[in-house]
Order: sequence, then structure tokens, then C-alpha cells
Amino acid sequence: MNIQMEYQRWCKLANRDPDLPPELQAMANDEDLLSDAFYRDLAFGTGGLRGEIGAGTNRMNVYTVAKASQGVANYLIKNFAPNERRVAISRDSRHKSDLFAQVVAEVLVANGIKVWLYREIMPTPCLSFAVRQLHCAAGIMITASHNPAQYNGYKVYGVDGCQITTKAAAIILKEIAALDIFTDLHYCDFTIAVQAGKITYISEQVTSDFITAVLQESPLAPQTKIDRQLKIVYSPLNGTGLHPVTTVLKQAGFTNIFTVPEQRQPDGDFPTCPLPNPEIPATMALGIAYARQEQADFFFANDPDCDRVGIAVKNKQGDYVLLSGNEIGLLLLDYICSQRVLNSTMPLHPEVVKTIVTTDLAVKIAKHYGVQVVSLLTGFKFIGEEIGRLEKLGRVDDYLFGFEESYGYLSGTYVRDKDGVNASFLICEMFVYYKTRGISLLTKLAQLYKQYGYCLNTLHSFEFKGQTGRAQMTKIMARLRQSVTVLAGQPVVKLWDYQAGINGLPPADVLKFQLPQDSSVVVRPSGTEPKLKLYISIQAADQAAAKKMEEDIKDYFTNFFQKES
Ligand SMILES: O=P(O)(O)OC[C@H]1O[C@H](O)[C@H](O)[C@@H](O)[C@@H]1O
Repeated sequence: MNIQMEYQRWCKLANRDPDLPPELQAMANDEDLLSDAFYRDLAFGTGGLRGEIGAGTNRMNVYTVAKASQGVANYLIKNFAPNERRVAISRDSRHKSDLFAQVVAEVLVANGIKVWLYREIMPTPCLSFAVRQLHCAAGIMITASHNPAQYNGYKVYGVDGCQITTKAAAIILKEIAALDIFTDLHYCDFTIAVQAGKITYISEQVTSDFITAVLQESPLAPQTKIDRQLKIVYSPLNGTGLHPVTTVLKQAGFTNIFTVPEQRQPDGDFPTCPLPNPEIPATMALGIAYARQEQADFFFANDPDCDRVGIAVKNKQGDYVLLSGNEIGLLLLDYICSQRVLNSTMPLHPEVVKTIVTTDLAVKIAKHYGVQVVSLLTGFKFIGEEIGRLEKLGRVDDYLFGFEESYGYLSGTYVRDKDGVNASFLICEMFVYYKTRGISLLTKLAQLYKQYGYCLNTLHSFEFKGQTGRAQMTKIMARLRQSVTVLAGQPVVKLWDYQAGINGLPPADVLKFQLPQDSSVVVRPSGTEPKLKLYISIQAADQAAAKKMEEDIKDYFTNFFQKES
């Protein structure tokens, strides 16, 4: 693409959003900015399209959103009969989410596609639910999930309510790539389309059916004694979680939920935290301060589109400890399995699904309960796809639980993506279940480590922004493939290169360095952010030994990345 020519075309034609012309003007004398905004089209990554909001082909704006929607429309026209062409749309609280959702609807309707739109902002899992409930051919969610405030994104769901996976994404991407962003897109008038019944608002009934489905996920026997009056502090981090999460908890009988006031209402600036990601300690700080003030032992938060959950638990010294996504997943896995065994509700051939970068300690816990573990590539869409596979085999009830280290969990099959509402409910229930028995979640975790062996799992991210950053990441991955045989004094027992397609998985740019004693290191470029991700998993005699080895390995890679970039 000729960057200057494309830029000039945008200056002449991009006027559908009044914010665009001044943004284009501002980059006229900034070569780096201009090149980054125009050097490529936004790519479909782990979570669909994701990018900074702004003018340009490599940004999220009304044109890139409309172009993606025209591509989706063309795909639907080729693959579905006219009466099957229905699409559900939702969005989170981010800047321009409302506008982008409207543009998606305008383009789809102009292509003869019926649109179901949530009237209010709604979590990603609710979109997955609506696709299934309303028998749609696809779903579109406007969100950049947990990314910083300047980002937005576009997730595409298939007829099964699962995010489209590699094959469908490639077909849709081809449709999108074939389009000219100004001349090939069709639009209609939003208000007229609503009046004509071509855009219909999704009814309250769909949301209440979702709530009912979530509530059915409790693995507890009805007579189990638990104290639902225990105080819990909650934050939707200025996103979509408030209504569904508090409604579920209220209907489940929880009476003492305190919501962080500053983070209650939707706000695309996410003004109280650096970025709205419950993985980040600074993001959890305000909620923890309220937990301390309110004398609550437990705090949890969702990300803006409410598909993730992070938690903090008070320890014996009165400090609040943040648990990792792996730790929360292990606790939930053990909780669900133990309750299912206790209540004789364990399916005949139970299956747990995780990703290859999620802790292998799950395998040991699952084995204890006779549960099979399936490990897939990063992205909850692959877990959703696995549920679909089980469904086709008539085994959908064998799906017990799916989780990722990146704070995503799902215990049911009523949606096909990670569900922060479902996870919030189960985590709160698990917290009060143990607390009622005098056990804190930290004690429970320590018990699991004692029983199955200690395992330290950490994740480190290294930012590589823009065009240069992408090239640096490619170079680093190539160098890693060639040169690493010893890691911080540890011999690499085996190098798994997922680019070759291991264990029947689709090829992926992922390297796993197998170290002695079941320890391992995985390196991969993120599919959602301009980052290289380093996952370290150390099984050692004790915490101190694991920590030391983890630090050495982290230092090794930090130096390697610096040297090679
Ligand atoms: O590591 P990344 O490619 O950035 O993906 C990190 C996470 O991003 C999103 O939240 C996806 O829904 C997850 O399934 C994925 O694990």
C-alpha cells in the first residue's frame, strides 16, 4: 500500500465521523504516526480486530469497522440462506463503542441482514448467548476487552455462539481484504432501519434467560450450608458487568455485595486505573482499599466486557493477596470436581479444556477426579470450539470446565466463550463455601499445592510497538528457534515448535522449551496486543527454589530480547 496516497484519499473522503478530519490533519507532519496508522490493515488476531481508536487503516474507526462488517455480510450472503441471515450485536463501555455498533448495524442491514441489537451495553458472554438464543448466523461484539482506554475492537462470533476460529477468520479476512474501504461498502440509515423493524432491540427476556442459565451452574447440592451474608467487594471496572453480575448474585441469595463506587458506572476513560485489566495489581488497588475499609475478606473485579475475573483474598496478616488466573482456575477446577463427586453429578467421561500456556498442574488435579484434560492453542475460542465438537458427538454434558491463565473461565455450555458472570458467581460461591467451613481460599490453594506439588507459573510481557516492533518480534522468534539449548543453567530437554502443528493443533507461532522436572517456558507473540509473552512454569521442591529459578529465566529472556531487538 502506498501510504501517502492512501493518506491523501482519507483526507478527501473520511468524513463519516467528525473526529477523523482533525486527526488526519494532525498526522500530516508526523511521519511515524502516519506510517503506523496506514502501513497495514488491522489484522484478525486472537480476539478478532483490535487496535487504537483513530484515523487510518491500522486503527479502529467507523471505516475499518464498516469494512469488516461488509466482509462479514459478504461471507453470510455466500454461506446462509436469506431467511437465516441474522446477526446479534453488543458492545461495551469503551469510547465509540455505541457508534461502532451502530455502524455495524447500518452496514449489515444495507446488505439485507436482520440485526438484533442490545439496547444497553452488555457483556461478551451475553452476546454469545444471544447468538444461540435468537438463532443468529453470527454475532459481533464491539470491545477491546481489557486493553487500555485508547483501544477498541471487533469480535466475530459464528452460528454456534463461539468466536470464529482460524479457518472461518481466514475466509472472512479474505472477504474484507477484497474490499475498498470507501467505494465497496453499503450503509443504510439507522433510525429508518429501526422503524422498519430491520434492527430490533434484544428483549429483557434474553438477558433474564442468560441469568437463569448462569444460576444453574452451581455445583452445590441445594441443602448445602453456606453463609451468603458474608461481605464481598465487587468492581465492574467501569464496564458492562454491574447489572448481570449483581443480579445473579442477588438471585443466588448473596445479600452483602458492596460495589466500588468510582468503578460502578460505565466510563470509557477507565479513570481509576492504568488499564482495565484485573491481571494488573494497580487496577485492583482501589477495590482492595475498599475491601480493607469495609472489612471484607474478598474482592473481585471483571474487565470491561465482563469475560474475565480477578480476585484478592485477605490473608492472616490482614493483607490482600492477588491470585493469578492459573490459581483461580485450579481452585475452581477442584471446587467443581469435588462438588460434582460429592453430589454424584460427575458425567461419565468428564473433560476439562485449557490452553497450552495454562498450568499443567490442572492435569494432576483432573486426574485425581478421573477427568480428562484437553490442551489447545491460546484463545478461548478454541475452548468454545471443543464444546461444539463434544456436542456433535452427543457428549456436550461431558464438558465440565474450561479455563485460561489469562483470567478466563466457563463451567457451562449455554455460551461458547469465557464468561465473567458465570465465573464471578462460582468464585463467590466457592469463597463463601470454604469460608463457612473456616477455610480461606489461600489455605485451600496451599492444600492443593501440598497435595499435587508446588508449581510457580508467571507471565511476563515485553512491548514491541508499531511496524518496527513487529519486525523485532519476528526476528526474536527466529533467533530463539535457532539458538537456545540451555536456559539459565537448565538444559532444554526438548523444544516444541508449534509452527509445525503439534498434537493436531493448527500451526502457531509458539515455542515451548521443555526443562527438567516438568518445568517449561513458552514464548509467543500476543494475538491481541503488540507484545511478546513469556510464560514460565517451574516445578521445584519449594517456593524459594522455584522463585530463584524463575527469576534467572526471566533475566535470561529479558537480556535475549534486548540484545536481539
Ligand atoms: O495472549 P493473547 O493472544 O494476547 O490473548 C490473551 C487473551 O486475549 C483474549 O482475552 C482472548 O479472549 C483470550 O482467549 C486470550 O487468552
